[in-house]
Amino acid sequence: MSCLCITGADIREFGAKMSGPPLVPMIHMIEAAAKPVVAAIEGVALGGGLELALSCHYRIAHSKARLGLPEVTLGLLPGAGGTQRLPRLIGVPAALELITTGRHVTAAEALQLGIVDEVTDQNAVDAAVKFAQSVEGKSLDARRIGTFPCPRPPDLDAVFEKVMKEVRRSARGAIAPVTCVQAVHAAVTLPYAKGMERERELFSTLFTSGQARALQYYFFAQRAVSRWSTPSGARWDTSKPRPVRKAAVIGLGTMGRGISVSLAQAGFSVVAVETQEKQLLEAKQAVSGMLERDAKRRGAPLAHGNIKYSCSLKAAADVDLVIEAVFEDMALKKAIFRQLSAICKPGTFLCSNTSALDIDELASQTQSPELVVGMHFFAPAHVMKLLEVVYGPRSSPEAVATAMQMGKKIGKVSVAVGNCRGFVGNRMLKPYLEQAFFLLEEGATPEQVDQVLEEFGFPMGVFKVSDLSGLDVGWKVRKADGLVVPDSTGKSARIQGGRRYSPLGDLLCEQGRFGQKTGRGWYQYDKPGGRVAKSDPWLHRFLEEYRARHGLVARRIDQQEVLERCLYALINEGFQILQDGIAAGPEDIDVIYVLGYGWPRHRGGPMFFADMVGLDKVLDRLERYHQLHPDVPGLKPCSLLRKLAAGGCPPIHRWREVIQKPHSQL
Ligand SMILES: CCCCCCCCCCCCC[C@H](O)CC(=O)SCCNC(=O)CCNC(=O)[C@H](O)C(C)(C)COP(=O)(O)OP(=O)(O)OC[C@H]1O[C@@H](n2cnc3c(N)ncnc32)[C@H](O)[C@@H]1OP(=O)(O)O
Repeated sequence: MSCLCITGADIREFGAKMSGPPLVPMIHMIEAAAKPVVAAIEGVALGGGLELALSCHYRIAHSKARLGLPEVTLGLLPGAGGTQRLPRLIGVPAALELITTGRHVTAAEALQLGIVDEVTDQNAVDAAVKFAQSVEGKSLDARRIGTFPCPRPPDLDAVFEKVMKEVRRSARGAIAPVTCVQAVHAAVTLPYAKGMERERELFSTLFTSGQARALQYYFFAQRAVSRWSTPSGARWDTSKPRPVRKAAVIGLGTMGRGISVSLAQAGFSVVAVETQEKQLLEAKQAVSGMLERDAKRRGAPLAHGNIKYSCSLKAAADVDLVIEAVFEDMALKKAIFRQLSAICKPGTFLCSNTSALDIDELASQTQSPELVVGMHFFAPAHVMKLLEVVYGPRSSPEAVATAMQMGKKIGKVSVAVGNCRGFVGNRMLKPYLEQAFFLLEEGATPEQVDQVLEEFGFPMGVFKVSDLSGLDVGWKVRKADGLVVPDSTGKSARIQGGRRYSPLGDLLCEQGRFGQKTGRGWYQYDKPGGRVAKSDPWLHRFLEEYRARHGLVARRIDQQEVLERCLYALINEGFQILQDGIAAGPEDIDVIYVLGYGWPRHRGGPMFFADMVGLDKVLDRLERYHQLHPDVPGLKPCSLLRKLAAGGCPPIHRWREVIQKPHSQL
């Protein structure tokens, strides 16, 4: 008997010398053993752990155990017989689903699927001993999965064709899911030994791929961000969070509703405040609907009772933490922070869901600026996994720790970032969007730019995203910044403050084209609120007229230029953010971009991507583009990038040494 709680191969060992006995010969030995081997599974049996269990003759799982083959999420496939044994045990469709998604299953589901033979609430080892005694003397012939014929679906080709199509669509360029399908196909079409050879071959291809490196980097990055630190020396391991039981959400628009749902679902007592009675009623209905739908989907109890609704800020008097989620209007937010500071009990943390505004300016309205931090959620707030926790110069370590912990409790990945316009995510978005606009001026179309970005792996190109989130959002910000002004000839100015500026987005807004909500934006939709973007001849004519008006000659722009100008401008801002100390390390930026902005996970994140491309190459291309566009400061390589390149392009895990020691050359 063997007792298992194995998370699979030690990923840190990949690429280094691996210790311990090699797994594949070991599992063959176990399966061939003459004595019955029973696996007792407690905790988790994942990856190589489950593959080891599959080589045993019987499997007993504790009811709280979780099982799965998550290798695909690390850019791999189950490489110790998992792709050959699982379909033999539970059939091809179920095995394909588990292997291509990497989904973990509960012990109950594993029993239902036939992965385990028994589930117990008692000690799994004791149950397995008992089980072993009950099968004593029985033949093991029918228990060695490797000897089973693989069930062959009658419509084999159609099954695999359908799965492959679906997997390719959802993989968005990730190769591991597609390779997993190929490995399972080998289980059906080849004898076991040949199937194992094929599995090994495919595993080796993935193992040495850049995507596996990216996904494994990302796995650790997502865990590393919880070990936050700030330039003033506050740290995760020396800052104690304060307990929060009751929280208030101020403003019940789309974001406030999503935040309320997240808090209620996590068991917090919530006070939801919206000052207009009509909006409050609407919000109450909407939040109830969201909670009901979600409870139904998850088979979880309803969290209605946790939320109290009120029209008055005074209802927040006794809460431990407030999240303000009103319109993105500094004057309004300041007024609310002033009132909250007077209303709330001493020690209440005051947080803002602002996506770009100055946290310190808000803190300055309160009696206790050390209690103020940003909690920037991403829409839809009850779905998106990311939370930017923004510390201002006066935020206390305790306030940061409390917001970080709160994020974790509501199931978010919280990333601590410094206070600047747009924080990390939205600050990097600005040069990216700017390049997309400039490309249109120079001859590209929204379709072309979006196609390049979607082929890179983004779920949607920049113009489709802009239509989805509403062009008016950025327009309001640009107007507030004084950017939306005509030049001396009455045309929209293309230079603002000595820098190139594209008024294209403003001109569309002036035409009432706000994107999906108005049925027109960079694309056209069948009706206001329509979702399917269609190319719009009006937009193409508009671009031609615009270029003619401004004396711009359209040129052919290739895919490489589209990609490099959009992504390298964004990455360059990422280096500036690291240099400014707004993010503590590249992992913070990468997690924000993967979880908040659709950056393809199999490319690790923008900073990891820069590392993969080669910092010297990124620098070289930025220098070239900056020469061609000297009026675009976003293309001027940041000095940290120069320094890293001059220091021999150290690998990403060594960048912090350079960032933390300003004079280090490595
Ligand atoms: C040409 C070359 C050919 C090369 C041939 C090489 C031959 C190799 C032979 C093939 C054998 C293949 C074997 C197999 O098919 C491959 C695998 O098994 S890959 C691994 C699969 N397992 C996983 O993906 C599990 C990953 N882990 C998790 O999902 C979670 O960590 C968890 C187990 C569910 C626990 O979650 P939590 O409780 O929330 O805890 P954390 O996630 O915070 O983790 C705590 C801590 O542990 C670290 N950690 C977790 N799993 C691993 C791991 N598999 N390897 C290394 N480290 C792991 C995690 O990072 C945390 O540490 P921290 O980062 O915080 O320091």
